[in-house]
Amino acid sequence: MMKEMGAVMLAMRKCGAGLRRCLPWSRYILRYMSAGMTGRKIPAAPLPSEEASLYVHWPYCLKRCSYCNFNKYISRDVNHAEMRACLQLETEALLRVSQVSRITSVFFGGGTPSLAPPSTIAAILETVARRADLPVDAEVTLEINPTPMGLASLEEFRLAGVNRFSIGVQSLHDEALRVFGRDHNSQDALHTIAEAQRLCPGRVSVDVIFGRPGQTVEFWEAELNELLSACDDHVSLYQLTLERGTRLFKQVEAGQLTMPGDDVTAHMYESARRILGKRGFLQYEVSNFARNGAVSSHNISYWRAGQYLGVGPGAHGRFIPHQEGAILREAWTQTLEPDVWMKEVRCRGHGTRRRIQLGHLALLEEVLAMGLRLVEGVSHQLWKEFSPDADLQQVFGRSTEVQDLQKRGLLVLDDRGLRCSWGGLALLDSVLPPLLLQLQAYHDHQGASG
Ligand SMILES: C[S@@+](CC[C@H](N)C(=O)[O-])C[C@H]1O[C@@H](n2cnc3c(N)ncnc32)[C@H](O)[C@@H]1O
Ligand SMILES: C[S@@+](CC[C@H](N)C(=O)[O-])C[C@H]1O[C@@H](n2cnc3c(N)ncnc32)[C@H](O)[C@@H]1O
Ligand code: SF4
Repeated sequence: MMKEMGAVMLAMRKCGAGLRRCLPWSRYILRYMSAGMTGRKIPAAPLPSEEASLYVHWPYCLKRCSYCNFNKYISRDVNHAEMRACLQLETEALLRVSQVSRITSVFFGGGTPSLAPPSTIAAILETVARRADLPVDAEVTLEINPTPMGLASLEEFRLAGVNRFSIGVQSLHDEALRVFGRDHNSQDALHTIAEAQRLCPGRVSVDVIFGRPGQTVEFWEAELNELLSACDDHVSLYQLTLERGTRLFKQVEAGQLTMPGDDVTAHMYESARRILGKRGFLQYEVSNFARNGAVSSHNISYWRAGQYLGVGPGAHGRFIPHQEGAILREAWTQTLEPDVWMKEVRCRGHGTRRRIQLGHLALLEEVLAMGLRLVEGVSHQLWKEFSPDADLQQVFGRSTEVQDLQKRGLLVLDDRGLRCSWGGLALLDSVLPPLLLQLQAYHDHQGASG
């Protein structure tokens, strides 16, 4: 037990104390997944297993951005035919092993999936539609790097079946884009947004990074206002994370660049939330804002702990491998390196590098950690799906730490469920650890007395 608690605390410290609020979800869950995987193997609540979302990873980029440590490779001679065949084969294999019969959304991420030939995107979607039910109105997102080349292919991607574009704008300031090592400028970004909006009105998202070296609050506010005048109905705000091993990390270590302090980034986040609210964008998750109901159903399914299949190098998934007779959900991670991954797919249909069975506690930890990122939090109904025997009130209601968070106005536990307040969402990294500890304590106590 102590070992487990120690692991959770360590993972939380790795998440960064205080205000590490805008970590892209995948990193958050990866860090978080390093802990708490050792819960007792109590069968999980029966889950609707026939449905899942699908993530497809395109691992190649044209160049390396200075801040990025996602799974990406710079390669001039991508074997497109082989990549396409392997992505199709792995999609089929994961659909088979999970026995998922309906795909509710598809997300092509990367790397730079806008470098993939549109015919590859179409082929993967055809594979999905052949092997499962893919509703005609299912959200199909493609991440686009706003280069002139990305812009030129938008229409073909639309024809291939994409109906939502997520554009990596990152900044509208050319000097910042240069420091980031991006292969686009602010004009390219504005043109790409306009064209994407023409093709998918109301279904275009932009990613922006704040907390950059040298950025002031005033400067950030002006940049965000300019972006909001140009963008569509969805915005993702990510606080710059300094990743070990990146060029940016080395530049900061060498004193060539200085990151803004926590108080400054906290201020930037709060002012962004205020500005977005004034412009009609409702926050629905720590980093995500939408107007006119343009929330991303794919991302929401992650935060509501839905099942998902992860196809492609380094992709991860969460599903029950029913074909093997399993009854517990598993976390699958595909092999990172594309050439090795392709060989594995050719050999055995999928390139799965790691499989971890999620015990009851581990699953509930995910439900909590992901769900509290949403403004709606974890509803009673959602919790009950995963924890039919102990409701939110039983697990959290009597904890003095949880009561203290409520008194401080950071957390709400009421007839809707458990969620962060407006202030609590900005402090999620310090709100979550006591809740995870309470969940573990409750789980251990039930184990000891049961
Ligand atoms: C992995 S990228 C893939 C999308 C696409 N290649 C691009 O760069 O536009 C997805 C998003 O993660 C965010 N991101 C990547 N590295 C980050 C970092 N170190 N800190 C904060 N956000 C980061 C960026 O906003 C980026 O748009
Ligand atoms: C940071 S999010 C950006 C989403 C975007 N803001 C939107 O609203 O559509 C997307 C990135 O997360 C990562 N990602 C998402 N789902 C993943 C999965 N199942 N496996 C691996 N990486 C994933 C990919 O690197 C992808 O480029
Ligand atoms: S931020 Fe996007 S384009 Fe840049 S290296 Fe990472 S994945 Fe590639």
